[in-house]
Amino acid sequence: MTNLNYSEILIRYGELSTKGKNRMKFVSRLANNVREVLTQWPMVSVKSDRDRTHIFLNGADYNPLSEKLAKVFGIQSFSPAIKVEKNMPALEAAVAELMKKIYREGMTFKISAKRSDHDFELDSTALNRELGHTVIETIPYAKAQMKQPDIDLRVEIRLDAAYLSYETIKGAGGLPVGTAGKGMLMLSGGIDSPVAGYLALKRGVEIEAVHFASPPYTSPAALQKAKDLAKKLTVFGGDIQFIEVPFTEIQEEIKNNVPMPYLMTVTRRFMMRVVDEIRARRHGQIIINGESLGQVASQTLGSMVAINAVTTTPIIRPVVTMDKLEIIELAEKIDTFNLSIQPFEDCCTIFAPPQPKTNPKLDHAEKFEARMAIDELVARAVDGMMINRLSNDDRTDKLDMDIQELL
Ligand SMILES: Nc1ncnc2c1ncn2[C@@H]1O[C@H](COP(=O)(O)OP(=O)(O)OP(=O)(O)O)[C@@H](O)[C@H]1O
Repeated sequence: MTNLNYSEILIRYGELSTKGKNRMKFVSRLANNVREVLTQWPMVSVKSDRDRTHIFLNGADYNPLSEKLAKVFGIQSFSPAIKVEKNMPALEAAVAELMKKIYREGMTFKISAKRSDHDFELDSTALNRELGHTVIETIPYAKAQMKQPDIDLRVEIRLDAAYLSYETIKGAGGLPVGTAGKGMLMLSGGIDSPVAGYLALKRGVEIEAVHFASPPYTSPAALQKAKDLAKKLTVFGGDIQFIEVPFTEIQEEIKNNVPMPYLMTVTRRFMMRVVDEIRARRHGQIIINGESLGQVASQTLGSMVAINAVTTTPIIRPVVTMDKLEIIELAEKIDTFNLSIQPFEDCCTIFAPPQPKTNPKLDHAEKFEARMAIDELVARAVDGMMINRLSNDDRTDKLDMDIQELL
């Protein structure tokens, strides 16, 4: 990557350009997400209008910042630009300097000038001609080519200054996180649920990650792993609320009241009830989980029917038809795989019977559950939830650690 002194980045929107009158809502949500993803550079400022968003770097280092930006959903492409004084000598010098840095033998080029300041001394045609000459004077063997040149050097004359850019970097696509509403992601420590969360984020769903922990059967390390996984997802659209739910009491009750083959089904049904209640309290619209059809006993169609029966809330299962290998490929791409395969106990597996029912009967599950105070158990779990806002800013972690050390 060439090291250039970039002063701003121009962002082009993706699918949201088709969204009619909701457009400004989309635009401001994207700007907000970009700000949250870039908080480790406090000097950066973000400004949006209907057609473009500008990131002003104010001295921030472009390369690491652009790597983060490339992951944010809702961006079609972006281009870094160099700010230049608005006069011909300054522009010519900047074009010459830039071309010397980026030109490689055999490349073709084109100047694409645009003038929004109509008082500037040259119009865009004259600018194309003059700056084209500058390039040939600097690199005599450079060949101009109008169609698909190797270097398309864009020159924009705005009111405040002139801007040069030549790179277009592909964005992550998708929709800005939050523009499609809010869902509760059931996040275990496994491989599948972080991938499910990623796919929901891609379509613009803001997620809150709900994790069930059953101390002392599950360890603080297992909880931390789920938190770390949720944090990994903050790079796609900003901060995520992580909700830890105490699940020990419910699991012990289930263990005492439900025969082995139904432990898993009833456990899942309780999880679903609790998540649904949390969703209602926090104004979410849907539930998202990492179920994939036929992978394990809890994920046969029969099991899904029995588990799903506790709620009419839509349950989105983004990885439901994916093969394990396809899910793993995505997990590797989003950098959650290595964390997911760390061997920590999950609250479901520690109480899991060796042979759960693959085709549980709904009326059996309901009969066993009738032995328990369902509503009270659910209410206590929900009341005990702990909410933490996770940010992708590495410095926040550091602060947390410092505070831990002080305690
Ligand atoms: N401790 C937990 N907290 C929150 N959600 C959970 C928990 N355990 C399981 N889930 C949810 O239930 C789904 C199915 O879990 P299960 O353990 O059967 O499947 P899995 O294929 O191993 O999924 P994962 O790889 O996400 O753990 C998970 O994808 C997740 O959405």
